[in-house]
Amino acid sequence: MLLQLQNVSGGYGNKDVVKNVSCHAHEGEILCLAGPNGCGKTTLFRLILGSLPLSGGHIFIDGQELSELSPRQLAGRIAYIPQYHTPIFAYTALDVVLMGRASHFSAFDAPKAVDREAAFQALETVNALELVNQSYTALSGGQRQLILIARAICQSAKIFVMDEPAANLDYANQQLLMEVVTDLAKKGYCIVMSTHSPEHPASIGSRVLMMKDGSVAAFGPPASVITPENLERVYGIEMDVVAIRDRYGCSRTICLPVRPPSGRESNGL
Ligand SMILES: Nc1ncnc2c1ncn2[C@@H]1O[C@H](COP(=O)(O)OP(=O)(O)OP(=O)(O)O)[C@@H](O)[C@H]1O
Repeated sequence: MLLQLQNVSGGYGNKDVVKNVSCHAHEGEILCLAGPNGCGKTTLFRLILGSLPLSGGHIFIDGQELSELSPRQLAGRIAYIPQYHTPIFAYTALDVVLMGRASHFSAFDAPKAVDREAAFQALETVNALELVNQSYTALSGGQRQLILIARAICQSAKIFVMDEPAANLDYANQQLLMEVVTDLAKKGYCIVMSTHSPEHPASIGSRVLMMKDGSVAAFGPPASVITPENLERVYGIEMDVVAIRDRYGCSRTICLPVRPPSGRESNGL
């Protein structure tokens, strides 16, 4: 098991935002975090990344307790892929990917041939080699996501934490991102990602952790978690979860609100 959370609690000051959360993910799995705004998804990520202390419970990364890992060891196991990242300087895409190698050389070293080779391989993995010399700040949101994924690959971590990676992407780029994530899982990476679309976990998730008020509302395979009952309990909205076949005969799941939330009809939305 690559990632295991046992009764994890934590938050800010002396207030627990995340309460007693247990879940796990194996190599090659996509663990999707779902739940309404403010339910504690980002806070749970901070606990997993070691940037917030636990007030209770245990987190194991590849069998080792998180608190026993040095920052360098942690960086070699788990990588954070932010939703949006604007560097101060006009770095090229290659520079940003090479930043993933920071834990492989000391602060005074320049990247070596082996680091550049790793960066090119990572760019190839996400099919973004053509961006190598482009200015990172001039890239689109979707292209930046690919570069940040390549940076995480370069870090040699096996677990990628992605906080709402699809939030700023148009529909086509969301699809591309989901394909890249699925591909990474097939290569053995473990992806932990939050999303506001119930269709993402339904279509690509291996397991879904649905949170409500900082606690686990449901955890398990998508078919047992993305249900009309759970969606109504957690989001307070009636939803239909419908299995369809697309034009190529592939089965898909779509989630539709049964009727507009109360009050919406009257304001014309
Ligand atoms: N730095 C902080 N200090 C104090 N409280 C915080 C801090 N960051 C978040 N919170 C609070 O913790 C709770 C959970 O926030 P969190 O960002 O983890 O939720 P989320 O599920 O990621 O939300 P969203 O889906 O809107 O991104 C919220 O009530 C929020 O106000």
